[in-house]
Amino acid sequence: MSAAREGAPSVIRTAALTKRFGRVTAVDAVDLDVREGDVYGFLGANGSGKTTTVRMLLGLVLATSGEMDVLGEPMPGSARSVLPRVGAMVEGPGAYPHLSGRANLAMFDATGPDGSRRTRGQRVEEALERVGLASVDMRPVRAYSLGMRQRLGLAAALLRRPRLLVLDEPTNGLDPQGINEIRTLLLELNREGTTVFLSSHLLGEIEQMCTRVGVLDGGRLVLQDQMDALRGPTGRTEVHTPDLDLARSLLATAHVEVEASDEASDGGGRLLVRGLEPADLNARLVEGGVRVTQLGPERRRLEDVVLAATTSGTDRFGREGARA
Ligand SMILES: Nc1ncnc2c1ncn2[C@@H]1O[C@H](COP(=O)(O)OP(=O)(O)OP(=O)(O)O)[C@@H](O)[C@H]1O
Repeated sequence: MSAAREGAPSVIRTAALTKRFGRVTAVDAVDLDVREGDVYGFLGANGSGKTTTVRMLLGLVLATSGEMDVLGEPMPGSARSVLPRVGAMVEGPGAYPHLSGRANLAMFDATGPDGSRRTRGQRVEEALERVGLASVDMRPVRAYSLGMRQRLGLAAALLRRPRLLVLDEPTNGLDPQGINEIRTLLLELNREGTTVFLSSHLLGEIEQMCTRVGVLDGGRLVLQDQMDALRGPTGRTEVHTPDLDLARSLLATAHVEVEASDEASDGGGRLLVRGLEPADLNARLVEGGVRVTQLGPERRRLEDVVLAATTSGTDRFGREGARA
């Protein structure tokens, strides 16, 4: 495994973190390593132990054994100083249904340890603005769609400008537009310096957003690495072209291995070539009259890497396209 971001301070670190419920070991000797600046994707099929891990990190459930530091301090011992700097959304946002989103946030803010009353209105306003709820806020929360409730939960998590956001399945139940909005917002917050730890059972979601990945399988952390390392090059060059047959015949020599398909994302054909340097390959194709729309190193797919690491395979992971 390649190292986490060299030199970046640790934000979450666990050692042999374990949780048993009776005879069920929900989380089994997990060593998480999340560094400042990461968008860390905590991936696992339903029931693999993600929620239990997140709840332990936030001091909501006691570990059976093991150790953990959050923002450099031991948890749950330092919960009073750590939790005000962590924004969390776990198991669906809870809110008072008869109150507006603004009133809910103001109440939530008032329960926090160090939010001054004088600046509360401004904090609430900024958080609502951030998640795109400022204009609809006269409605009581019971009239909110699931997406709006999810965004309100995120607004609550943002109230104190946390250094770390811990989110359990933050896009669950959202439509594609809502999913996009949440993703864009999380990436924006990360660019501004917030470390993001999110759990998901969606491979595609993690692949699109995250810089680092941990994979949980039956309570065990079976994989943890930087996304770049996991999605390393395969050694083949990927070419997209509308002239698939011509390209194939040009490359039909003994030393070149070619796999062709007519399924390129841009509508043409796709070639995977081993045995020629990319520059030589490009020159040979262009000289032969082949139009090249894309050429670059083929990368491993996260799905294949996860499949190889988990006993359950990837069938139990959700795919976004398959959701309602
Ligand atoms: N309070 C509890 N009592 C007994 N067993 C529990 C409890 N909470 C979780 N479990 C068990 O621990 C295992 C892990 O559950 P957990 O909810 O952490 O998984 P998950 O990956 O978050 O799944 P999901 O995405 O479905 O919430 C499951 O077998 C679950 O049945």
